[in-house]
Amino acid sequence: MMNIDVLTLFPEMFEGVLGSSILKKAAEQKAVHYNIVNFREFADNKHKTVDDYPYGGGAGMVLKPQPIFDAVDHLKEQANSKKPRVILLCPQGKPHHQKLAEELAGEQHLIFICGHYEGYDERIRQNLITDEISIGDYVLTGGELGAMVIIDSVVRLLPEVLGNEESHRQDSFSTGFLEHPHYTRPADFRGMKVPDVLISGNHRLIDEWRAKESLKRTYGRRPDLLQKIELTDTQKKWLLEFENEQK
Ligand SMILES: C[S@@+](CC[C@H](N)C(=O)[O-])C[C@H]1O[C@@H](n2cnc3c(N)ncnc32)[C@H](O)[C@@H]1O
Repeated sequence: MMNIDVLTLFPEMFEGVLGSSILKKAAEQKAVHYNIVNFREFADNKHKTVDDYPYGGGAGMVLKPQPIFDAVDHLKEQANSKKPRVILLCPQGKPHHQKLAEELAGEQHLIFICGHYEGYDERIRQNLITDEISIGDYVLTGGELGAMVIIDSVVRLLPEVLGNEESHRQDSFSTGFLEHPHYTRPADFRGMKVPDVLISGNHRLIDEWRAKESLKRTYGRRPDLLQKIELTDTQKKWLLEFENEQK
């Protein structure tokens, strides 16, 4: 079972997300155990203060190292885990992506540290963590939403969680391409028809249609992804077709 600890000043933010849908089911199935910890409990001063003014002056408050170091030490001891991934949520971190989610899904113990205010004492970044992850090039008020995004992307990949493994092997990014379009019943909705091939029953043609549409989507929306993929001759031929269609 994977252990996920989250250090936050706002534990209540996690109730809805971890208590719903697939993330809730994953915990019920004991694929994962969530432990949401308010690191204010670890502050060793009378007023349980976790932040202080920045040395050198300037706006905003900085999270002190002591409560966060002590909380991480406690969680490592409690889980008896020597090498957890200790993840700092930070807009300056490496961007989150599907390959990283797959890598994290192979770990036994993840500890997320959610910042707030102006940021963290730099010694946390230098001496406590294994990863610094950003969920995008924008600044949020705190790391909680980022932690939830990463947890969701990881937990859904745990082998016990998604019964139908095929479904996430074909997800956008897992294959390197964006996923093909989906349709469900009815075959004709307000005159908008489902492509004939999908109701043909011919699985070879359906697979080919999906592969081509997946490439077309990627070419149209995220051509940058194609730079990273070795295309087959058929895919190269399709790409030329798309390019010619645009002329
Ligand atoms: C207001 S932000 C601090 C931003 C910091 N002053 C900077 O410019 O890098 C407060 C906290 O929110 C979280 N956060 C903000 N944006 C984020 C992002 N894009 N990805 C992950 N975490 C983020 C981090 O935990 C951060 O410490």
